Amino acid sequence: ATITDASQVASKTFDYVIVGGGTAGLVVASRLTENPNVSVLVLEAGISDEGIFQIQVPFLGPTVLPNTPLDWNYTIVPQAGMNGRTFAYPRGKLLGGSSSANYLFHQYGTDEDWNRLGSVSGDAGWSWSNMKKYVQKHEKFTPPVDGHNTTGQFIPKLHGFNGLTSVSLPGASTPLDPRVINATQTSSEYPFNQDMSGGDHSLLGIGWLQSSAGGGVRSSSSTSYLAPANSRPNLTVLVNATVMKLIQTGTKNGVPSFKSVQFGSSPGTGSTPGGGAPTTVSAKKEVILSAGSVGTTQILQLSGIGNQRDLQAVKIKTIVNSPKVGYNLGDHTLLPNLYNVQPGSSFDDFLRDPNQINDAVNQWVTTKTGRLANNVVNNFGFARLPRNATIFKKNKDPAPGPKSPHWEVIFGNFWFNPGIPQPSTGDFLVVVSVLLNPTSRGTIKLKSNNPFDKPLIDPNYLTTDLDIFTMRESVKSINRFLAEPTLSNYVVSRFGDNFVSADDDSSIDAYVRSLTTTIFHPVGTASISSKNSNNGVVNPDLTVKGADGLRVIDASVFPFVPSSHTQGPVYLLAERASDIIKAAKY
Ligand SMILES: Cc1cc2nc3c(=O)[nH]c(=O)nc-3n(C[C@H](O)[C@H](O)[C@H](O)COP(=O)(O)OP(=O)(O)OC[C@H]3O[C@@H](n4cnc5c(N)ncnc54)[C@H](O)[C@@H]3O)c2cc1C
Repeated sequence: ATITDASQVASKTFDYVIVGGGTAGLVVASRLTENPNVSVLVLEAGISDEGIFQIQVPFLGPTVLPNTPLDWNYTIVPQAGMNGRTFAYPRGKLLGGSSSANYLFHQYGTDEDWNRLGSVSGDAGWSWSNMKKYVQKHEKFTPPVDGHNTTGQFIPKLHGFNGLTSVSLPGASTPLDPRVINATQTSSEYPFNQDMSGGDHSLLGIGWLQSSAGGGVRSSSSTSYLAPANSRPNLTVLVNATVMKLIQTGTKNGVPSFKSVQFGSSPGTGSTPGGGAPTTVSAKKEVILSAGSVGTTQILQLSGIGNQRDLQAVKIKTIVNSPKVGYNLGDHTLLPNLYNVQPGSSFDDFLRDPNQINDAVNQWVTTKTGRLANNVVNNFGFARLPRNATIFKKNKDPAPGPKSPHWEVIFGNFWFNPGIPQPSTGDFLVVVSVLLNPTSRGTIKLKSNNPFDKPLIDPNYLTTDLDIFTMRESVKSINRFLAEPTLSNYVVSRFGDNFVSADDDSSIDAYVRSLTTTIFHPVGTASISSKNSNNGVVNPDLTVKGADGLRVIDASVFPFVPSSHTQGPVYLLAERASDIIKAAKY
């Protein structure tokens, strides 16, 4: 059951204590408690997701974060590659974690992403030939809410129909859809792609978005994995519980064991800010860190597991000197390229009109159909730099293989520019470009040894020639695509001074650096590396190097950002990790 009172678990021991009831954490909790003889406690800092309207309605996805009570409200340090700008770095803080608060794009990365993980880790079990079976276990492909004929919009054999998380094609069409899809018939750079889920089917080209929603409602790890498991007597989920650190509980085979967890009530939920006296719980078998790329990194460091120099700087005694904790932070960037389009041809007036929005809300409440039952966009796609691009004379191709994309394009027929409100007039097209295989790497470090202080997050975006080159080429490529016949008579002009004047390489670079932010896919700060390598934080079975009784299962273990949106890869990772734990001997 989900409980809010820490005294119900204080000083108790469970087989497994999972830190973080987010995307990965709830998959693992659900799978481990399939065995009635195994007891699991989940500690989640945020609140329950139950009954929160905004997170259930797919169209409202982009409004859940940032800067709401459901967000960790992080801000990144000023970015040298972005004119010294700083901006919000949202992370879901509620059951389901970021899967309860994200934009619902659902895909699995490419087979080449997984095969690279298999080879970097030295564990072929991470390769696509083994991982693909987890799509069937995870996914429940569901008809769209408008009941339209989906033939030709996806490839059934790539999907699971009996898994737990609902995934569906768009359930409300937009006037932009035929323009984009028809443009793929004439574009040589962006051919039509019949299925955008990835794996061994190429992501290149443009096709129909698949969203983590079913019946017009968001499907998160909470609604899909926790809900069917939450009545099990062997599963306890405590919310409002911020884990402060892990406690060493002795040693095994000469390495320190970390089987106790100290937590306080989350700020704002207890009688004392930050929670009063901390509570301790213990695990018989393992503690599993699933607090996400930021939370897991922070907890490792607070527990004395990290880079000795960094820990010394904040007066934390090093128990395991693990130099790569908090390093290798990789993320995808988001550039909202905005265009003025023909008057009356966008959703901007809908978004400005409270009466139309009220009608849409009523329709969603009564029938779970209509605009709000759908994601905010219907079409997106992926592209690569040409093999002979000049940048490859001095730089290695950063993609995991020749079929994997370098950037993504996302089409929305409305104003979208995170942090900048919609203008009071005008009709807009946004084509977001996303850098997929960044070579810039950043860090997450503690600001102090206070667990309630926000860490210093430095993604170090756009600091390599390759990254800025790729973003620049993505902008040029989008402009070329918009010149295709079905779009050229729709797009009136570029929007924004920097974009209007972005006509040569240096002005495009200036434009990119002035407007790019994040698409929220941080990974890599607790990377997997092979068993005997020190160039990582966890072993191929996700146990923490140099520690006993501790595993990390979340996005932080991916050494490279997958070439797609990241929730699908996290779900598959957590499914396999659950199998690894089930097979472990203690
Ligand atoms: C705004 C936004 C939009 C996104 N859009 C998409 C999208 O459309 N498609 C897609 O595929 N991906 C998207 N992503 C990314 C995707 O959601 C994440 O990569 C994925 O959900 C990460 O899963 P995780 O398990 O690593 O972490 P999370 O799901 O973030 O889970 C971490 C959990 O740990 C909890 N926690 C953290 N610290 C502590 C602590 N000290 N004590 C207790 N609990 C703690 C958190 O509250 C959270 O519940 C988006 C992310 C965001 C933030």
